[in-house]
Amino acid sequence: MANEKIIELKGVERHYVQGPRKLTILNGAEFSLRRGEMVALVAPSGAGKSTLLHTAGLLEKPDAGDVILAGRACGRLSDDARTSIRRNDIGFVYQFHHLLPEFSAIENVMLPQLVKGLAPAEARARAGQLLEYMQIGKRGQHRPSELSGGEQQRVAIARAVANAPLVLLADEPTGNLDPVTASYVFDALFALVRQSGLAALIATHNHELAGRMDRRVTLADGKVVPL
Ligand SMILES: Nc1ncnc2c1ncn2[C@@H]1O[C@H](COP(=O)(O)OP(=O)(O)OP(=O)(O)O)[C@@H](O)[C@H]1O
Repeated sequence: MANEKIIELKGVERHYVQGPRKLTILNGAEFSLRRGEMVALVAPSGAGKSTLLHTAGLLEKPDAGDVILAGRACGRLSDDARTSIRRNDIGFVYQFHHLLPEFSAIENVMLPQLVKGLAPAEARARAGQLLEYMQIGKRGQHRPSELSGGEQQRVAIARAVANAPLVLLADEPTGNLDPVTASYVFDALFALVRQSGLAALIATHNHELAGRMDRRVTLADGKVVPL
């Protein structure tokens, strides 16, 4: 279904306790993302972008409310259940690549597939295709330390979609790159998302990149609102 809601946040609350103070970061946040939709999350530092992405990505549990993934309530499940869903259905890209330094680029993209139980030959073939798609097919045998910042992020993006997740969540994926490199990496990310029909929520401070997505949202008083 083209219009299917892939991910929904319903009444999500997140609070942090800092000494005697209780910080409310998400306060009844409502949000939904449909199949094939690419949405930018643009908000000032400290507004709660990472908190929202981590909660949507089942890395953190909401204090109230729930996260619905393809119709299934997942936010309040046990840590083990959320980890297993995350592994198969959610792709995450961070500002810093978090690639495993002792493995080559192609091995980094194979790993999530091997953990899922794919045969090594299949995992290698898919990883090779994804690296080609990200325009770094020739760099597959290199370790992360032998790649440029832009190349490292391309590998991290390929790894995030290696298991064909339902949704891609990205936290400032090009925030660590110079503007020109950021734009090229984003072109590749954009093409990959469009080609695969993935739903994507991407936090960025870059208004030009945000302007290329289907819609933009921000955080105000702990709620997700259109920008
Ligand atoms: N584990 C935690 N314990 C206490 N406070 C936290 C914790 N995690 C985040 N915060 C606070 O919650 C607020 C929102 O943090 P968050 O990282 O979600 O913001 P952000 O919009 O992603 O910021 P940035 O753009 O700087 O990454 C901040 O004030 C932060 O200090």
